Amino acid sequence: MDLVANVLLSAGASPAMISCVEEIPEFTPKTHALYINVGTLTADRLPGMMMAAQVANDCNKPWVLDPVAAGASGFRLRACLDLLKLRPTVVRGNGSEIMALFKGSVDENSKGADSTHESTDAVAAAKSLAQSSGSIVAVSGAVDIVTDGQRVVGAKNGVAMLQKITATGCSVTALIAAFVAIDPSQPFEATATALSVFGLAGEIGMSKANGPASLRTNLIDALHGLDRTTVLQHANVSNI
Ligand SMILES: Nc1ncnc2c1ncn2[C@@H]1O[C@H](COP(=O)(O)OP(=O)(O)O)[C@@H](O)[C@H]1O
Ligand SMILES: Cc1ncsc1CCOP(=O)(O)O
Ligand SMILES: [Mg+2]
Repeated sequence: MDLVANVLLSAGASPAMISCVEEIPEFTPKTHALYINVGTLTADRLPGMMMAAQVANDCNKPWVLDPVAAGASGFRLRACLDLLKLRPTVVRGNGSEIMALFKGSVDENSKGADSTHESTDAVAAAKSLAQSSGSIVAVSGAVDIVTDGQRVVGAKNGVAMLQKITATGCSVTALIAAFVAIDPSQPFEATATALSVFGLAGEIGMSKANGPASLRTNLIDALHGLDRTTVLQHANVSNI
């Protein structure tokens, strides 16, 4: 939660971490986008997640799902599939998470939140999931894949060391929510741009880092310092 909130703040967004059902119906309509992350899922928290997605749909707010470790257990997979039925605007996961959602089965080789698949292993799964769910589906990895079920683009910014920092995936999904909030009519483009911008911040942060801890700090500073010229010069998104 700390990194997610600070990534959003450094990018100019305003995060609010809310999980109790008593305030979700009142607060969700005040947001520009809802972000549901199942990382620390519990049976007590699931009703609030489902309610928030329903309220976002009812008041026509975009919402984004991060199906953290979707293939790790039956409970978690069912929760993610139930949330998927509420038609998120965007789903962003790593290769293993998107494969688990596509297959609809627990991954016996699951490493929890970490992926045992490359993003490129999940292109067909992502396209099919996008077609069946109506969501934009993004698969993170060395090349971030984004598809609406028809178009497929790759965002090629980023550094491998981002994988060594917990919540970088959660954070890029939050940034996707922030970018979709800016222009809900173009979620495909917003998703690809957010992934590219986050990866570019990782590249800039890495140039001054000595390891994952300093990259984590430099990443936040790099996002805060990014300007339009740098993004336009270094963003690397192309058709696949
Ligand atoms: N091998 C890699 N090279 C460059 N960037 C990467 C690589 N692997 C992951 N990333 C980037 O790290 C961030 C987190 O992605 P990932 O580790 O796949 O998500 P998760 O933490 O949900 O498993 C994303 O911005 C992604 O683009
Ligand atoms: C390790 C872990 N376990 C439950 S949530 C979480 C963080 C996962 O974050 P990310 O998917 O961004 O690596
Ligand atoms: Mg993740």
